[in-house]
Amino acid sequence: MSVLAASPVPLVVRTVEIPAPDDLLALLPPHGISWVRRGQGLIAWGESARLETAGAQRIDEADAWWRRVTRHALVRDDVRQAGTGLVAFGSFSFADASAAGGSLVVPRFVVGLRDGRAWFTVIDGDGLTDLPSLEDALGDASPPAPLPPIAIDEGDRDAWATAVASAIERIGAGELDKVVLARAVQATGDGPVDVRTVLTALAADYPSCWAFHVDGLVGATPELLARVDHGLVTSRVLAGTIRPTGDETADLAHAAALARSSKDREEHEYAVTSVTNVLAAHCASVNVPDEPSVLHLPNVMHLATDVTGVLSHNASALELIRELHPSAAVCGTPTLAAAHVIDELEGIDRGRYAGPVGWIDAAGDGEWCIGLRSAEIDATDPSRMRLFAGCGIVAASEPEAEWAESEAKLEPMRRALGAHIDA
Ligand SMILES: C=C(O[C@@H]1C=C(C(=O)O)C=C[C@H]1O)C(=O)O
Repeated sequence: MSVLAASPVPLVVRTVEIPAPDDLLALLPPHGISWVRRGQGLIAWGESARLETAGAQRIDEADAWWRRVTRHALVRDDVRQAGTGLVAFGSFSFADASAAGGSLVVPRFVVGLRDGRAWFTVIDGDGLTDLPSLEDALGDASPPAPLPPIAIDEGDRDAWATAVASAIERIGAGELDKVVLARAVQATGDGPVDVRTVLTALAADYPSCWAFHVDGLVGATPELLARVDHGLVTSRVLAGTIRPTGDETADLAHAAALARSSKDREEHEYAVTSVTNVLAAHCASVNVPDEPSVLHLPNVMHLATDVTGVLSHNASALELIRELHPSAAVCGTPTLAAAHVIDELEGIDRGRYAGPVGWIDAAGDGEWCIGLRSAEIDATDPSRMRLFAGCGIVAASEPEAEWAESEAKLEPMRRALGAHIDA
């Protein structure tokens, strides 16, 4: 069942060009929305409209709602590129049955920066009479607060080993080929956690990832589910992981070994196939590189494939993610069997971890990632959050190695929360 917000009121939208800010993220007011990569992207705050949704149709409902909102909006846009004019930010639960559901939020104010060009958008539900200045819209927000001491659980190693061993057994029995198992750890601060402080750390440590905060889900994800930009679609598939040692020569040798590893290649191919099949149905042609590349991040190296295509009938970013989710990078192969094994073995509600998170504009362009390397902030207590990490399990997986991999994937959030990690 889904809960639709009151039917959308016509929104009045104005986008103007502004001087490029030195530091986009530094403008973010408390609790603001963030979508920042390599210093560029969108930040937003306030709320002009919202959809809350849940269930198997959650992304379809968001798509239908967004079409209604955009059809009725009055937009004056001086900049006219992806992310200007009317935009909404959203995040959706991984599982159809999760109580976390999903939401689309139309903010009141947006600042965007792309290729040196910056803009300010104001979205108003009550008719826009005067355009406020950016300074007035920002108000005098307090600077980001230092983090309180935060205790982070270690997690249950035995429970993990048992779950991974059962998954390997079921793969061996022919029930499925791959399943992604995840675990959650609880973080509890002595006081509220200022999400801006966390985002600043994530953006500094992981500049090539998307430092995001949408409706209480915060993280730095490397995985692009779909970017739609003027008829072009791009998806970056990641699957197959090892941990760097810090020794550059050794790491290059490890990266080469990762690219040759049959276990990692198998895991990767399942994920690439699941994304390519969906995009092929919407594109005249899809380009898939023959060989994956290796994406180097400070905490992990991943096999990566950028799948690209030219859309043949203008599918919107929401239409595409509805079909792309859940890809084999976060669920498994075959999808239904893997979802079933996840339900049985994981013992957690993933909430919006590993679900789609991103933004869409009125033209249907947008950028949606998979909500990885992330934490869900407790809606009733901002000093508490759950951190998540998962690993693709195939026949050749080993529970100990998968534990180490999940630890590496928890590292970005642990470090951003002030934990000191031994290399
Ligand atoms: C599930 C996660 O990551 C996914 C799983 C990967 C793997 O198993 O190798 C790699 C990248 C992601 O697609 C996570 O970070 O929690």
